[in-house]
Amino acid sequence: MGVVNITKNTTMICAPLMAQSVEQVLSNMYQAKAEGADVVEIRLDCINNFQPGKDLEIILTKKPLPVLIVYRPKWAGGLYEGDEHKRLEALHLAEDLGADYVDFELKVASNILGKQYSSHQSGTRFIVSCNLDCETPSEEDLGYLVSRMQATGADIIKLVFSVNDITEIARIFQLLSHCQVPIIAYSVGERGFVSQLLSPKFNGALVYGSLKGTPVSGLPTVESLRQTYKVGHINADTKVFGLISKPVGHSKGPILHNPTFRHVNYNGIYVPMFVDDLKKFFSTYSSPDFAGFSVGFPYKEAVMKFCDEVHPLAQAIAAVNTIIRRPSDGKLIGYNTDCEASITAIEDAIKERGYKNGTASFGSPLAGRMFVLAGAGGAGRALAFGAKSRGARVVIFDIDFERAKSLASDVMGAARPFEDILNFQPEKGAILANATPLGMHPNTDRVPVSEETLRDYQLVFDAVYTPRKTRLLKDAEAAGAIIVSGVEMFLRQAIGQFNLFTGKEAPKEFMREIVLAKF
Ligand SMILES: O=C1C[C@@](O)(C(=O)O)C[C@@H](O)[C@@H]1O
Repeated sequence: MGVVNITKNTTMICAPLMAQSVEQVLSNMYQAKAEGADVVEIRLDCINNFQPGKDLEIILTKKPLPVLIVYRPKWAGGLYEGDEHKRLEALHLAEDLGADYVDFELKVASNILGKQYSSHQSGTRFIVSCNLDCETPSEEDLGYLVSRMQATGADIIKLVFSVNDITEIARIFQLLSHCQVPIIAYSVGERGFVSQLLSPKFNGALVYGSLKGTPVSGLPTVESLRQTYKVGHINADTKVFGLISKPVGHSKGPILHNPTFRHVNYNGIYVPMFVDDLKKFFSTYSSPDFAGFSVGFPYKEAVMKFCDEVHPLAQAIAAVNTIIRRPSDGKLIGYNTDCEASITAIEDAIKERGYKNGTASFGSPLAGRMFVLAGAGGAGRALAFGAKSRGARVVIFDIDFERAKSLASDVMGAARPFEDILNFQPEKGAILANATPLGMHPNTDRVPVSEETLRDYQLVFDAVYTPRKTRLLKDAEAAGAIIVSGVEMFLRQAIGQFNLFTGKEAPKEFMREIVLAKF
Protein backbone atom coordinates (compact mmCIF):
# COMPACT_ATOMS: atom_id res chain seq x y z
CA MET A 1 0.00 0.00 0.00
CA GLY A 2 1.51 3.33 -1.05
CA VAL A 3 1.68 6.17 1.43
CA VAL A 4 -1.15 8.62 1.02
CA ASN A 5 -0.77 11.93 2.75
CA ILE A 6 -3.30 14.57 3.57
CA THR A 7 -1.68 17.70 2.23
CA LYS A 8 -2.81 21.18 1.45
CA ASN A 9 -3.13 20.52 -2.26
CA THR A 10 -4.94 17.25 -2.78
CA THR A 11 -8.37 16.22 -1.65
CA MET A 12 -8.84 12.63 -0.59
CA ILE A 13 -12.03 10.69 -0.15
CA CYS A 14 -12.60 9.30 3.32
CA ALA A 15 -15.22 6.71 4.24
CA PRO A 16 -16.37 6.98 7.87
CA LEU A 17 -16.90 3.51 9.35
CA MET A 18 -19.19 3.02 12.31
CA ALA A 19 -19.00 -0.77 12.45
CA GLN A 20 -19.84 -2.57 15.68
CA SER A 21 -17.26 -5.35 15.43
CA VAL A 22 -13.65 -5.68 14.33
CA GLU A 23 -14.67 -8.19 11.62
CA GLN A 24 -17.13 -5.65 10.29
CA VAL A 25 -14.46 -2.91 10.37
CA LEU A 26 -12.19 -5.12 8.27
CA SER A 27 -14.86 -5.98 5.73
CA ASN A 28 -15.93 -2.33 5.51
CA MET A 29 -12.32 -1.30 4.91
CA TYR A 30 -12.08 -3.65 1.91
CA GLN A 31 -15.42 -2.41 0.62
CA ALA A 32 -14.25 1.20 0.99
CA LYS A 33 -11.12 0.42 -0.99
CA ALA A 34 -13.12 -1.27 -3.75
CA GLU A 35 -15.48 1.71 -3.96
CA GLY A 36 -12.61 4.15 -4.34
CA ALA A 37 -11.96 5.61 -0.87
CA ASP A 38 -8.40 6.82 -0.17
CA VAL A 39 -8.68 6.56 3.59
CA VAL A 40 -11.13 5.24 6.20
CA GLU A 41 -12.12 6.85 9.46
CA ILE A 42 -12.64 4.23 12.16
CA ARG A 43 -14.86 5.14 15.07
CA LEU A 44 -13.55 3.00 17.92
CA ASP A 45 -16.43 4.13 20.14
CA CYS A 46 -18.89 2.27 17.87
CA ILE A 47 -17.17 -1.11 18.34
CA ASN A 48 -18.98 -3.25 20.92
CA ASN A 49 -16.83 -4.38 23.81
CA PHE A 50 -13.76 -2.68 22.30
CA GLN A 51 -10.45 -4.07 23.58
CA PRO A 52 -7.73 -1.61 22.56
CA GLY A 53 -4.65 -3.89 22.56
CA LYS A 54 -6.21 -6.77 20.69
CA ASP A 55 -8.59 -4.93 18.38
CA LEU A 56 -6.23 -2.16 17.30
CA GLU A 57 -3.50 -4.69 16.57
CA ILE A 58 -5.84 -6.59 14.21
CA ILE A 59 -7.20 -3.48 12.53
CA LEU A 60 -3.84 -1.83 12.04
CA THR A 61 -1.96 -4.87 10.81
CA LYS A 62 -4.68 -5.85 8.34
CA LYS A 63 -5.68 -2.42 7.04
CA PRO A 64 -5.84 -2.27 3.24
CA LEU A 65 -6.03 1.55 3.32
CA PRO A 66 -4.62 4.36 5.46
CA VAL A 67 -6.70 4.76 8.60
CA LEU A 68 -7.81 7.69 10.66
CA ILE A 69 -8.59 6.67 14.23
CA VAL A 70 -11.34 8.44 16.16
CA TYR A 71 -12.49 7.49 19.66
CA ARG A 72 -15.30 9.94 20.26
CA PRO A 73 -16.44 10.49 23.86
CA LYS A 74 -20.04 11.23 24.75
CA TRP A 75 -19.13 14.84 25.62
CA ALA A 76 -18.11 15.40 21.98
CA GLY A 77 -21.09 13.65 20.39
CA GLY A 78 -19.68 10.09 20.40
CA LEU A 79 -20.59 6.87 22.19
CA TYR A 80 -17.65 6.37 24.60
CA GLU A 81 -18.68 6.87 28.21
CA GLY A 82 -15.74 5.37 30.10
CA ASP A 83 -12.63 6.72 31.72
CA GLU A 84 -11.02 9.60 29.82
CA HIS A 85 -7.52 8.46 30.66
CA LYS A 86 -8.15 5.04 29.09
CA ARG A 87 -9.60 6.66 25.98
CA LEU A 88 -6.48 8.74 25.45
CA GLU A 89 -4.29 5.73 26.13
CA ALA A 90 -6.06 3.85 23.34
CA LEU A 91 -5.43 6.75 20.96
CA HIS A 92 -1.72 6.74 21.84
CA LEU A 93 -1.63 2.98 21.33
CA ALA A 94 -3.13 3.50 17.86
CA GLU A 95 -0.24 5.87 17.16
CA ASP A 96 2.32 3.33 18.39
CA LEU A 97 0.76 0.61 16.26
CA GLY A 98 1.07 2.69 13.12
CA ALA A 99 -2.27 4.45 12.62
CA ASP A 100 -1.85 6.96 9.79
CA TYR A 101 -3.96 9.64 11.46
CA VAL A 102 -5.27 10.04 15.00
CA ASP A 103 -8.00 12.49 15.92
CA PHE A 104 -7.99 14.48 19.18
CA GLU A 105 -10.80 16.82 20.17
CA LEU A 106 -9.69 20.43 20.59
CA LYS A 107 -10.56 20.33 24.29
CA VAL A 108 -7.88 17.69 25.01
CA ALA A 109 -5.46 18.38 22.17
CA SER A 110 -3.38 21.20 23.65
CA ASN A 111 -2.52 19.10 26.71
CA ILE A 112 -1.49 16.15 24.65
CA LEU A 113 0.05 17.48 21.49
CA GLY A 114 1.81 20.40 23.14
CA LYS A 115 3.74 17.98 25.36
CA GLN A 116 4.56 15.27 22.95
CA TYR A 117 4.88 17.05 19.66
CA SER A 118 8.60 17.61 19.87
CA SER A 119 9.25 13.97 20.72
CA HIS A 120 6.70 12.77 18.18
CA GLN A 121 8.63 10.14 16.24
CA SER A 122 5.98 7.98 14.63
CA GLY A 123 4.70 8.67 11.15
CA THR A 124 1.24 9.31 12.60
CA ARG A 125 -0.27 12.67 11.84
CA PHE A 126 -2.52 14.42 14.35
CA ILE A 127 -5.91 15.79 13.52
CA VAL A 128 -7.40 18.25 15.95
CA SER A 129 -11.15 18.38 15.61
CA CYS A 130 -14.03 20.48 16.73
CA ASN A 131 -17.71 19.81 16.16
CA LEU A 132 -19.74 23.00 16.16
CA ASP A 133 -23.35 22.13 16.64
CA CYS A 134 -24.31 25.74 17.25
CA GLU A 135 -24.85 28.41 14.58
CA THR A 136 -21.93 28.90 12.16
CA PRO A 137 -19.61 31.45 13.85
CA SER A 138 -18.75 34.76 12.20
CA GLU A 139 -15.61 34.91 10.06
CA GLU A 140 -13.77 36.65 12.89
CA ASP A 141 -14.72 34.03 15.49
CA LEU A 142 -13.81 31.27 13.08
CA GLY A 143 -10.41 32.83 12.51
CA TYR A 144 -9.82 32.86 16.26
CA LEU A 145 -10.94 29.25 16.64
CA VAL A 146 -8.68 28.11 13.81
CA SER A 147 -5.67 29.86 15.40
CA ARG A 148 -6.37 28.05 18.67
CA MET A 149 -6.54 24.77 16.83
CA GLN A 150 -3.33 25.44 14.92
CA ALA A 151 -1.57 26.41 18.15
CA THR A 152 -2.05 22.87 19.49
CA GLY A 153 0.55 21.69 16.98
CA ALA A 154 -2.03 19.88 14.86
CA ASP A 155 -0.92 18.51 11.50
CA ILE A 156 -4.46 18.85 10.21
CA ILE A 157 -7.48 20.63 11.63
CA LYS A 158 -11.05 19.47 11.29
CA LEU A 159 -14.22 21.47 11.79
CA VAL A 160 -17.73 20.14 11.40
CA PHE A 161 -20.55 22.66 11.24
CA SER A 162 -24.29 22.47 11.34
CA VAL A 163 -25.72 25.06 8.97
CA ASN A 164 -29.26 26.38 8.80
CA ASP A 165 -28.89 27.88 5.35
CA ILE A 166 -26.74 27.19 2.30
CA THR A 167 -25.31 30.72 2.50
CA GLU A 168 -23.52 29.85 5.76
CA ILE A 169 -21.38 27.41 3.79
CA ALA A 170 -19.66 30.33 2.09
CA ARG A 171 -17.81 30.85 5.41
CA ILE A 172 -16.58 27.27 5.22
CA PHE A 173 -15.25 27.90 1.70
CA GLN A 174 -13.47 31.05 2.91
CA LEU A 175 -11.90 29.10 5.70
CA LEU A 176 -10.77 26.29 3.42
CA SER A 177 -9.13 28.64 0.96
CA HIS A 178 -7.31 30.74 3.53
CA CYS A 179 -6.15 28.25 6.14
CA GLN A 180 -2.40 27.69 6.30
CA VAL A 181 -2.47 24.10 7.49
CA PRO A 182 -4.36 21.25 5.85
CA ILE A 183 -7.96 21.56 6.88
CA ILE A 184 -11.09 19.46 6.74
CA ALA A 185 -14.27 21.53 7.08
CA TYR A 186 -17.78 20.66 6.11
CA SER A 187 -21.37 20.59 7.13
CA VAL A 188 -23.79 17.69 6.97
CA GLY A 189 -27.51 17.55 6.16
CA GLU A 190 -29.39 18.52 3.00
CA ARG A 191 -28.36 22.17 3.27
CA GLY A 192 -24.73 21.29 3.95
CA PHE A 193 -24.33 18.65 1.25
CA VAL A 194 -22.67 21.01 -1.20
CA SER A 195 -19.87 21.76 1.29
CA GLN A 196 -18.56 18.24 0.71
CA LEU A 197 -18.81 18.38 -3.07
CA LEU A 198 -17.10 21.74 -3.42
CA SER A 199 -14.47 21.17 -0.77
CA PRO A 200 -11.81 20.14 -3.37
CA LYS A 201 -12.33 23.40 -5.27
CA PHE A 202 -11.55 25.42 -2.14
CA ASN A 203 -8.62 23.21 -1.14
CA GLY A 204 -10.23 21.05 1.55
CA ALA A 205 -8.05 18.13 2.58
CA LEU A 206 -10.74 15.43 2.86
CA VAL A 207 -14.23 14.77 1.55
CA TYR A 208 -16.38 12.26 3.38
CA GLY A 209 -18.43 9.68 1.51
CA SER A 210 -20.60 6.82 2.70
CA LEU A 211 -20.42 3.23 1.54
CA LYS A 212 -23.02 1.44 -0.57
CA GLY A 213 -25.61 -0.17 1.65
CA THR A 214 -24.78 2.01 4.67
CA PRO A 215 -25.96 5.50 3.74
CA VAL A 216 -25.09 8.30 6.14
CA SER A 217 -27.67 11.07 6.13
CA GLY A 218 -26.37 14.20 4.43
CA LEU A 219 -23.23 12.56 2.98
CA PRO A 220 -22.66 11.74 -0.68
CA THR A 221 -21.58 8.17 -1.40
CA VAL A 222 -17.93 7.38 -2.13
CA GLU A 223 -19.09 6.01 -5.46
CA SER A 224 -20.87 9.24 -6.44
CA LEU A 225 -17.82 11.30 -5.39
CA ARG A 226 -15.66 9.15 -7.67
CA GLN A 227 -18.02 8.37 -10.55
CA THR A 228 -20.46 11.28 -10.76
CA TYR A 229 -18.65 14.26 -9.30
CA LYS A 230 -15.11 13.02 -10.02
CA VAL A 231 -13.79 15.04 -7.13
CA GLY A 232 -10.24 14.09 -8.08
CA HIS A 233 -10.52 16.37 -11.13
CA ILE A 234 -11.87 19.41 -9.32
CA ASN A 235 -9.51 22.33 -8.79
CA ALA A 236 -9.57 26.04 -8.04
CA ASP A 237 -10.51 26.87 -11.66
CA THR A 238 -13.52 24.55 -11.75
CA LYS A 239 -16.71 26.46 -12.61
CA VAL A 240 -19.63 25.69 -10.33
CA PHE A 241 -23.14 25.13 -11.68
CA GLY A 242 -25.98 24.31 -9.33
CA LEU A 243 -29.62 23.39 -9.27
CA ILE A 244 -31.48 25.86 -7.06
CA SER A 245 -34.49 24.06 -5.68
CA LYS A 246 -36.28 23.00 -2.49
CA PRO A 247 -36.25 20.06 -2.10
CA VAL A 248 -33.37 19.18 -4.38
CA GLY A 249 -32.19 15.65 -3.59
CA HIS A 250 -34.48 14.02 -6.17
CA SER A 251 -32.82 15.65 -9.18
CA LYS A 252 -30.99 13.56 -11.73
CA GLY A 253 -29.23 16.67 -13.07
CA PRO A 254 -25.87 15.81 -11.42
CA ILE A 255 -25.69 12.38 -13.04
CA LEU A 256 -26.34 13.91 -16.44
CA HIS A 257 -24.39 17.19 -16.38
CA ASN A 258 -21.21 16.08 -14.59
CA PRO A 259 -20.19 13.27 -16.96
CA THR A 260 -21.11 15.51 -19.90
CA PHE A 261 -18.78 18.27 -18.69
CA ARG A 262 -15.95 15.77 -18.64
CA HIS A 263 -16.91 14.27 -21.97
CA VAL A 264 -16.31 17.63 -23.68
CA ASN A 265 -13.34 18.44 -21.45
CA TYR A 266 -15.05 21.30 -19.67
CA ASN A 267 -13.80 22.08 -16.16
CA GLY A 268 -17.16 22.28 -14.40
CA ILE A 269 -19.15 20.68 -11.61
CA TYR A 270 -22.95 20.55 -11.25
CA VAL A 271 -24.28 20.27 -7.70
CA PRO A 272 -27.65 20.24 -5.96
CA MET A 273 -28.25 23.44 -3.98
CA PHE A 274 -30.93 23.41 -1.30
CA VAL A 275 -31.98 27.06 -1.25
CA ASP A 276 -34.34 28.66 1.27
CA ASP A 277 -33.88 32.33 0.50
CA LEU A 278 -33.15 33.46 -3.07
CA LYS A 279 -32.08 36.97 -2.07
CA LYS A 280 -29.49 35.78 0.43
CA PHE A 281 -28.36 33.09 -1.98
CA PHE A 282 -27.62 35.40 -4.92
CA SER A 283 -25.93 38.03 -2.78
CA THR A 284 -23.69 35.42 -1.15
CA TYR A 285 -22.71 33.38 -4.21
CA SER A 286 -21.96 36.29 -6.50
CA SER A 287 -18.43 35.46 -7.63
CA PRO A 288 -17.57 34.28 -11.16
CA ASP A 289 -16.86 30.83 -9.65
CA PHE A 290 -20.62 30.29 -9.50
CA ALA A 291 -21.11 30.42 -13.24
CA GLY A 292 -24.67 29.26 -13.76
CA PHE A 293 -27.75 27.66 -12.32
CA SER A 294 -30.66 25.43 -13.15
CA VAL A 295 -33.81 26.52 -11.41
CA GLY A 296 -36.32 23.97 -10.18
CA PHE A 297 -39.40 23.80 -8.00
CA PRO A 298 -40.63 26.15 -6.45
CA TYR A 299 -38.47 29.01 -7.75
CA LYS A 300 -38.94 29.22 -11.53
CA GLU A 301 -41.13 32.30 -11.27
CA ALA A 302 -39.67 33.95 -8.16
CA VAL A 303 -36.11 33.80 -9.50
CA MET A 304 -36.87 36.22 -12.33
CA LYS A 305 -36.48 39.28 -10.16
CA PHE A 306 -32.89 38.31 -9.38
CA CYS A 307 -31.93 38.19 -13.05
CA ASP A 308 -30.38 41.31 -14.59
CA GLU A 309 -31.78 40.34 -17.97
CA VAL A 310 -34.40 37.80 -19.01
CA HIS A 311 -34.66 36.28 -22.47
CA PRO A 312 -37.91 37.34 -24.22
CA LEU A 313 -39.34 33.78 -24.31
CA ALA A 314 -38.73 33.32 -20.56
CA GLN A 315 -40.16 36.81 -20.00
CA ALA A 316 -43.35 35.90 -21.88
CA ILE A 317 -43.67 32.60 -20.01
CA ALA A 318 -42.76 34.37 -16.76
CA ALA A 319 -40.64 31.39 -15.71
CA VAL A 320 -36.87 30.91 -15.76
CA ASN A 321 -35.24 27.48 -15.43
CA THR A 322 -31.69 28.44 -16.48
CA ILE A 323 -29.41 31.28 -15.39
CA ILE A 324 -25.93 32.05 -16.57
CA ARG A 325 -23.52 34.60 -15.18
CA ARG A 326 -22.31 36.47 -18.23
CA PRO A 327 -18.50 36.32 -18.09
CA SER A 328 -18.01 39.79 -19.59
CA ASP A 329 -19.89 41.71 -16.90
CA GLY A 330 -21.03 39.16 -14.27
CA LYS A 331 -24.71 39.88 -14.96
CA LEU A 332 -27.26 37.11 -14.42
CA ILE A 333 -29.20 36.25 -17.54
CA GLY A 334 -32.37 34.12 -17.30
CA TYR A 335 -33.63 31.67 -19.93
CA ASN A 336 -36.32 29.06 -20.28
CA THR A 337 -35.25 25.78 -21.85
CA ASP A 338 -38.34 23.86 -20.62
CA CYS A 339 -40.60 25.29 -23.30
CA GLU A 340 -38.79 24.08 -26.42
CA ALA A 341 -37.83 20.86 -24.63
CA SER A 342 -41.40 19.82 -23.90
CA ILE A 343 -42.95 20.98 -27.16
CA THR A 344 -40.32 19.48 -29.44
CA ALA A 345 -40.55 16.19 -27.50
CA ILE A 346 -44.30 16.11 -28.19
CA GLU A 347 -43.93 17.20 -31.83
CA ASP A 348 -41.21 14.64 -32.55
CA ALA A 349 -43.29 11.82 -31.04
CA ILE A 350 -46.25 12.70 -33.23
CA LYS A 351 -44.04 13.07 -36.28
CA GLU A 352 -42.45 9.68 -35.66
CA ARG A 353 -45.55 7.72 -34.88
CA GLY A 354 -48.54 9.91 -35.35
CA TYR A 355 -49.01 10.29 -39.09
CA LYS A 356 -50.97 7.14 -39.72
CA ASN A 357 -51.35 7.58 -43.47
CA GLY A 358 -47.66 8.26 -43.96
CA THR A 359 -48.16 11.72 -45.41
CA ALA A 360 -45.60 14.25 -44.36
CA SER A 361 -46.85 17.50 -42.95
CA PHE A 362 -45.33 20.94 -43.02
CA GLY A 363 -45.56 23.06 -39.92
CA SER A 364 -46.22 21.79 -36.44
CA PRO A 365 -48.38 18.72 -35.87
CA LEU A 366 -49.87 20.65 -32.95
CA ALA A 367 -51.44 23.31 -35.18
CA GLY A 368 -55.20 23.50 -34.69
CA ARG A 369 -55.33 20.79 -32.01
CA MET A 370 -56.86 20.93 -28.57
CA PHE A 371 -54.07 20.93 -25.95
CA VAL A 372 -55.35 20.00 -22.49
CA LEU A 373 -53.01 21.13 -19.75
CA ALA A 374 -53.10 20.10 -16.08
CA GLY A 375 -51.09 22.53 -13.94
CA ALA A 376 -50.39 26.21 -14.53
CA GLY A 377 -47.14 26.57 -12.53
CA GLY A 378 -43.70 27.12 -14.05
CA ALA A 379 -43.64 23.94 -16.17
CA GLY A 380 -47.31 24.38 -17.15
CA ARG A 381 -46.66 27.93 -18.33
CA ALA A 382 -43.79 26.74 -20.51
CA LEU A 383 -46.02 24.08 -22.08
CA ALA A 384 -48.91 26.48 -22.62
CA PHE A 385 -46.71 29.07 -24.37
CA GLY A 386 -45.05 26.39 -26.46
CA ALA A 387 -48.39 24.88 -27.53
CA LYS A 388 -49.80 28.30 -28.31
CA SER A 389 -46.73 29.20 -30.40
CA ARG A 390 -47.44 26.09 -32.52
CA GLY A 391 -51.07 27.07 -33.12
CA ALA A 392 -52.76 24.74 -30.60
CA ARG A 393 -55.88 25.69 -28.59
CA VAL A 394 -54.99 25.42 -24.93
CA VAL A 395 -57.46 24.37 -22.19
CA ILE A 396 -56.01 24.81 -18.71
CA PHE A 397 -56.84 23.18 -15.39
CA ASP A 398 -55.20 24.11 -12.10
CA ILE A 399 -56.23 23.70 -8.46
CA ASP A 400 -55.75 27.46 -8.24
CA PHE A 401 -58.48 28.58 -10.64
CA GLU A 402 -57.24 32.18 -10.67
CA ARG A 403 -53.82 30.95 -11.79
CA ALA A 404 -55.45 28.89 -14.55
CA LYS A 405 -57.44 31.94 -15.71
CA SER A 406 -54.42 34.17 -15.75
CA LEU A 407 -52.42 31.70 -17.88
CA ALA A 408 -55.43 31.16 -20.16
CA SER A 409 -55.62 34.88 -20.80
CA ASP A 410 -51.86 35.01 -21.59
CA VAL A 411 -52.18 32.30 -24.25
CA MET A 412 -55.71 33.11 -25.43
CA GLY A 413 -56.90 29.76 -24.13
CA ALA A 414 -59.66 28.58 -21.82
CA ALA A 415 -59.53 27.89 -18.07
CA ARG A 416 -61.60 25.21 -16.32
CA PRO A 417 -61.99 24.30 -12.63
CA PHE A 418 -59.58 21.53 -11.65
CA GLU A 419 -62.38 19.17 -10.48
CA ASP A 420 -63.63 18.99 -14.09
CA ILE A 421 -60.44 17.50 -15.53
CA LEU A 422 -61.09 14.03 -14.15
CA ASN A 423 -63.99 13.47 -16.53
CA PHE A 424 -63.28 16.13 -19.14
CA GLN A 425 -64.19 14.83 -22.59
CA PRO A 426 -61.64 16.22 -25.06
CA GLU A 427 -61.98 16.50 -28.81
CA LYS A 428 -60.71 13.45 -30.64
CA GLY A 429 -56.98 13.71 -31.38
CA ALA A 430 -56.35 16.11 -28.49
CA ILE A 431 -53.07 16.23 -26.57
CA LEU A 432 -52.98 15.87 -22.78
CA ALA A 433 -50.05 17.30 -20.83
CA ASN A 434 -49.61 16.82 -17.09
CA ALA A 435 -47.57 19.59 -15.48
CA THR A 436 -48.70 18.88 -11.92
CA PRO A 437 -46.59 16.80 -9.53
CA LEU A 438 -49.35 14.12 -9.44
CA GLY A 439 -47.82 10.67 -9.91
CA MET A 440 -44.32 11.73 -8.90
CA HIS A 441 -42.30 9.39 -6.73
CA PRO A 442 -43.21 8.41 -3.98
CA ASN A 443 -46.93 9.02 -4.70
CA THR A 444 -46.81 7.04 -7.91
CA ASP A 445 -50.46 5.95 -7.80
CA ARG A 446 -51.89 9.38 -8.44
CA VAL A 447 -53.27 10.47 -11.83
CA PRO A 448 -54.90 13.72 -12.89
CA VAL A 449 -57.56 12.23 -15.22
CA SER A 450 -59.79 9.15 -15.25
CA GLU A 451 -58.87 6.16 -17.37
CA GLU A 452 -62.06 6.35 -19.46
CA THR A 453 -61.25 9.78 -20.89
CA LEU A 454 -57.79 8.71 -22.05
CA ARG A 455 -58.88 6.92 -25.21
CA ASP A 456 -59.75 10.24 -26.85
CA TYR A 457 -56.27 11.67 -26.54
CA GLN A 458 -53.88 10.99 -29.39
CA LEU A 459 -50.87 11.76 -27.22
CA VAL A 460 -50.29 12.01 -23.48
CA PHE A 461 -47.25 13.79 -22.09
CA ASP A 462 -46.21 13.73 -18.43
CA ALA A 463 -43.70 16.29 -17.15
CA VAL A 464 -43.08 14.04 -14.12
CA TYR A 465 -39.85 12.14 -14.73
CA THR A 466 -39.62 9.94 -11.64
CA PRO A 467 -40.74 7.28 -12.41
CA ARG A 468 -39.90 7.25 -16.09
CA LYS A 469 -43.26 5.68 -16.97
CA THR A 470 -45.83 7.14 -14.62
CA ARG A 471 -49.18 5.52 -13.93
CA LEU A 472 -50.77 8.15 -16.22
CA LEU A 473 -48.49 7.09 -19.06
CA LYS A 474 -49.15 3.39 -18.45
CA ASP A 475 -52.92 3.97 -18.53
CA ALA A 476 -52.60 6.14 -21.64
CA GLU A 477 -50.52 3.53 -23.42
CA ALA A 478 -53.09 0.87 -22.56
CA ALA A 479 -55.77 3.17 -24.01
CA GLY A 480 -53.81 3.37 -27.28
CA ALA A 481 -52.32 6.87 -26.97
CA ILE A 482 -48.78 7.86 -27.96
CA ILE A 483 -46.92 8.55 -24.74
CA VAL A 484 -44.06 10.94 -24.05
CA SER A 485 -42.19 10.69 -20.75
CA GLY A 486 -40.95 13.65 -18.74
CA VAL A 487 -37.51 12.05 -19.10
CA GLU A 488 -37.49 13.22 -22.72
CA MET A 489 -38.29 16.77 -21.63
CA PHE A 490 -35.69 16.55 -18.89
CA LEU A 491 -33.04 15.47 -21.37
CA ARG A 492 -33.87 18.21 -23.86
CA GLN A 493 -34.04 21.03 -21.28
CA ALA A 494 -30.65 19.84 -19.96
CA ILE A 495 -29.19 19.88 -23.48
CA GLY A 496 -30.40 23.49 -23.82
CA GLN A 497 -28.83 24.34 -20.45
CA PHE A 498 -25.56 22.68 -21.32
CA ASN A 499 -25.23 24.85 -24.44
CA LEU A 500 -25.86 27.96 -22.36
CA PHE A 501 -23.61 26.93 -19.46
CA THR A 502 -20.57 26.03 -21.54
CA GLY A 503 -21.02 27.95 -24.79
CA LYS A 504 -20.29 24.60 -26.48
CA GLU A 505 -22.53 22.35 -28.52
CA ALA A 506 -23.92 19.68 -26.14
CA PRO A 507 -23.01 16.08 -27.10
CA LYS A 508 -26.64 15.08 -27.52
CA GLU A 509 -26.14 11.38 -28.20
CA PHE A 510 -23.80 11.03 -25.24
CA MET A 511 -26.40 12.67 -22.99
CA ARG A 512 -29.16 10.47 -24.38
CA GLU A 513 -27.08 7.35 -23.63
CA ILE A 514 -26.69 8.43 -19.99
CA VAL A 515 -30.41 8.95 -19.71
CA LEU A 516 -31.15 5.54 -21.22
CA ALA A 517 -28.66 3.81 -18.94
CA LYS A 518 -29.27 5.62 -15.67
CA PHE A 519 -32.80 7.07 -15.52
O1 LIG B 1 -37.84 21.21 -14.16
C1 LIG B 1 -36.67 20.93 -14.27
C2 LIG B 1 -36.11 19.81 -13.53
C3 LIG B 1 -35.00 20.30 -12.62
O2 LIG B 1 -35.55 21.14 -11.65
C4 LIG B 1 -34.38 19.09 -11.88
O3 LIG B 1 -35.08 18.57 -11.01
O4 LIG B 1 -33.28 18.67 -12.20
C5 LIG B 1 -33.97 21.06 -13.44
C6 LIG B 1 -34.58 22.22 -14.20
O5 LIG B 1 -33.62 22.77 -15.07
C7 LIG B 1 -35.73 21.75 -15.05
O6 LIG B 1 -36.37 22.83 -15.66
